[in-house]
Amino acid sequence: MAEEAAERQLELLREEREAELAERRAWQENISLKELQRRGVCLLKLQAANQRTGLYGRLLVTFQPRKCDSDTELPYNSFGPGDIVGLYNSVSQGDLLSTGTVTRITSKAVTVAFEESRDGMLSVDHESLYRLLKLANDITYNRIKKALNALKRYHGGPASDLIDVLFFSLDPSPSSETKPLKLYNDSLDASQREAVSFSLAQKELAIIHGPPGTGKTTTIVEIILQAVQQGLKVLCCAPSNVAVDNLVERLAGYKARILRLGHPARLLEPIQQHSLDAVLAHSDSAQIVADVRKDIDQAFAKCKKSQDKGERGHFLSEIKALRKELKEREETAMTAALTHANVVLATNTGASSDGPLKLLPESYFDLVVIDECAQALEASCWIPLLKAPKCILAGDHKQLPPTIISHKAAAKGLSLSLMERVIKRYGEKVVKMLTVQYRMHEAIMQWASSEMYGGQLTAHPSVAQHLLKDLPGVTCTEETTIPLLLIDTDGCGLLELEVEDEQSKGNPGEVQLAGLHIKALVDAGVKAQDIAVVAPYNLQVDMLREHLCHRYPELEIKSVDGFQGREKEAVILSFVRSNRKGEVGFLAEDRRINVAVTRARRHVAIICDSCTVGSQAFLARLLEHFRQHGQVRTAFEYLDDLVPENYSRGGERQQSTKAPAAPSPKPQPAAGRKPKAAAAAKATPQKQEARCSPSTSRSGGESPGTKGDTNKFKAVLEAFLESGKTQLDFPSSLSPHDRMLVHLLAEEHGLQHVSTGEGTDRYISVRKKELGQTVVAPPATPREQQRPPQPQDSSGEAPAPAEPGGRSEWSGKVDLKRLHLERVQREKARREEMMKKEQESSADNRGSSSRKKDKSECKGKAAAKTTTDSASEEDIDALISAAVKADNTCGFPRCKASITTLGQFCPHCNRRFCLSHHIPEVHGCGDKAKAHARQWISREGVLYPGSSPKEKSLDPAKRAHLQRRLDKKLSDLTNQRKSKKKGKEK
Ligand SMILES: Nc1ncnc2c1ncn2[C@@H]1O[C@H](COP(=O)(O)OP(=O)(O)OP(=O)(O)O)[C@@H](O)[C@H]1O
Ligand SMILES: [Zn+2]
Ligand SMILES: [Zn+2]
Repeated sequence: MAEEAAERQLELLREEREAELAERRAWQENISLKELQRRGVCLLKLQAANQRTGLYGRLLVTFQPRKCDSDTELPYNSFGPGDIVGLYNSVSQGDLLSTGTVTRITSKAVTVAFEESRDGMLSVDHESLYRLLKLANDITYNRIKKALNALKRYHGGPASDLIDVLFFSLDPSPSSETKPLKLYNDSLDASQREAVSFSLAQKELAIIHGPPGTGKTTTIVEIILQAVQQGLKVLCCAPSNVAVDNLVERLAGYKARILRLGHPARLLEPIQQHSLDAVLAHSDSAQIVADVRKDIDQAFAKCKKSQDKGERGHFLSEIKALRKELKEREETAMTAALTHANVVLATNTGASSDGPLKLLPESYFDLVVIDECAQALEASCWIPLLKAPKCILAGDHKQLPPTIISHKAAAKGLSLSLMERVIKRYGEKVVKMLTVQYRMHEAIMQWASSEMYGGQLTAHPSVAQHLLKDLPGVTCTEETTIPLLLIDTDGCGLLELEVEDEQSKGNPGEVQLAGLHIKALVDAGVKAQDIAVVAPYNLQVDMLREHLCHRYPELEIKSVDGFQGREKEAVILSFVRSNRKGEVGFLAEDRRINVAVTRARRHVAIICDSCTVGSQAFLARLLEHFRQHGQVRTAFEYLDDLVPENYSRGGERQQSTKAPAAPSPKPQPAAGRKPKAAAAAKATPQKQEARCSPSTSRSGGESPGTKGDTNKFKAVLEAFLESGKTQLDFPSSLSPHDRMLVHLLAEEHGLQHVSTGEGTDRYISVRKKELGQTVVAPPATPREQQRPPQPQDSSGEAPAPAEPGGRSEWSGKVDLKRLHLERVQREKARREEMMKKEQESSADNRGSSSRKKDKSECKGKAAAKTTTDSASEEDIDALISAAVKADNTCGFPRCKASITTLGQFCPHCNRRFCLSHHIPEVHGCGDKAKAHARQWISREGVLYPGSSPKEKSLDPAKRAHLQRRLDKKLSDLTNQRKSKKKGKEK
């Protein structure tokens, strides 16, 4: 039995290994180093800051980002202790200099232990730049392989019966009688106590099923303490360093004699002091060992300096001898440390017999405990399992299984954990489930309990009703008083990005919404460090980081998979997927969703497109739970500048603007949001027609014959613009497609446009915007500059843009993706501009230029241009033409687009911009515009698309008139200067 199983595991493992290697090869061949760094598997431009000799005579080198780089922090990366990395010269594509193991990683430095290289010498100097690349981990693979081979041949060792039980050729023995226990932790609840006594009473096998927050670790710690109390030697493992450290930390609190093998991931003192390194450092032989190491370092240094080949040979053999001595002394000290401990802790692979454990006799341990067993490869569990007659497995197989690269191997069973496999066979007989959870508000727990845990969970009274508002310093707002919030983007056009070749997905609209919700929480006093943003896709995680990290450095942003095992007071989930096909990808894994939701203690906000996401039954039930027990908001309530749904392409969703999807018990909205919410509700009445069937054909939209309509509506709107009227209502008889056209045309003409009314009575109102928003000239010229480069839409889902030249202006095609991208860019642009301003003002302060700082700081650009030009030529004409040019180009930094015919004036900064940059958010006036809009909304109770609604204080017609006069004056001035110049030339 065991042989067959081991053989099969080996085969799957080989397949997995091949997939892993193939992936790495693909990375190295097709992906730039920069991209690798972005993916977190490569660190570029590192300097060696420090090197010394470590345990086993290995060379320890600490690398830091290049000193001259302003950023002294390492970029985001997935390096962790125990990872195998390759060292390369930074400049060349270069050969591998050496491979090593990461021993330590902080935000600023990474330390790598290099094994003795072939010639006994790896020279790392302090001037050169290096790069580290994560390599496929041979060591892990080899250790697992070794354990499986040992399992295949296992005969007569301590684990014989256990192996038979785990492969079902022997039934688990009946429990032994035990006397009542005296608990170390007497606050254990009934289910925990039961698990403890059950585990101790079992002969070969016990499983503790610990759903999220049920005190699994607490229970394991008690079991281990009891076992030690009974005189047993315990080997305690987990698949990850983090999980092992967690146990170390908890056990350390009880003064148990523990020893941690391998490299702790965390640098906390209570953990470090139990690491083998630290224990050895405090042992009697430490001084001698240190001396030997010093000798090695010295010999190394001499060897490096020496030119003479013979002399170098001499040093090398000296090093060799010293290393041998070091090894012997270390092994003696290690054996002493190991036998002194009652509990030895390591990762599964760290428990390998090629590590320190080889120093112990075969039957040394009485009990093996494996935590997070449901997340471990079964094969890796066999490394520790072969070392004892009894095991206790703990974990939750309703959370994510180990990550497997090869889909084939996963499908053939590699992702099935030992824990799950055994539970399937033995069931109740070997399992105890913990049922009281100490993390989540009842409303959060309820869904997970009924979907994943047979409805057996209860919330401990200390958490059952806890909310964000109960945290110190947090005020009562709408957001802090609800445990569940669903922010629904359905119909808002916030589609996922389609990145070719990328299986990862991103959704910029959801990034923005997350930012807004975080702001609401932080404004209410929730600490950023108590909030996590979690997304199922790495691309989205990257985008979230880019958008949010600088504003909230303490905010944690992680993938679902990366956040397993963790918790936060507030968790914001961005589900990303929003497409018409109803594709949910990664979200289709129930266990992933379970993990995502159950990380939260007091508040979960899900940001998603309920239409796409709800196409899957499991997810639909989750959303339903939120609707019933939480609050639902439409994304419209958040984004002032959201494209109205009527923009949706292909006429598929156009009239389906939609308000909160279900009548939910809505607490009084918070002051800041209320008007908008009300407005949204007004502008988007409740309407639940057949709005989202992903399979609906994409008809309509751009049928021929559109052009006539376009011109008709255009004429109507232009007449309206010329007129003194402030509002124009279109008849409700317009077809959906016509409505879309009107929306588009109105937008292009700088008009506000809102749909009002119910069902067949629905109609569009168009209003003139405030003065500043008036389009200076009807946009009649080609609008290339208005469109940033468009990502090619290979799927053909979005209507392709017409050829730039022959494009009829308002063909009814709106590129939603472009709008998303723009939204993301706005933030970036604003930052850039701020930086630029800062630079400029500091230049001013230094007095390096004679120019005076322009009063309307926004004119800085014109001023800059003027000065540079005047500095090079003294010609007054050049000065004038520069000024004219500056006047005629967009006020956005570095944008050279002309605004003489096409341009818009921003009332917030008094600058004029090209059509790409006129939106306040794009050029950095977003906040002002929002504040303005909010003020307006709170007065009027109406939401206008676009962030600057019309101003009522001045008659709009009058304003428009004023604006036109102002513009005319400006262009007159320009022309005067032009003709003056021309005159002079003649
Ligand atoms: N019997 C108990 N009484 C009070 N609090 C408890 C009890 N058991 C566990 N807790 C608390 O619940 C929280 C989670 O406990 P623990 O870390 O043991 O959970 P876990 O199940 O291992 O977590 P995870 O879900 O991440 O695996 C801790 O804050 C712990 O103090
Ligand atoms: Zn502005
Ligand atoms: Zn511009």
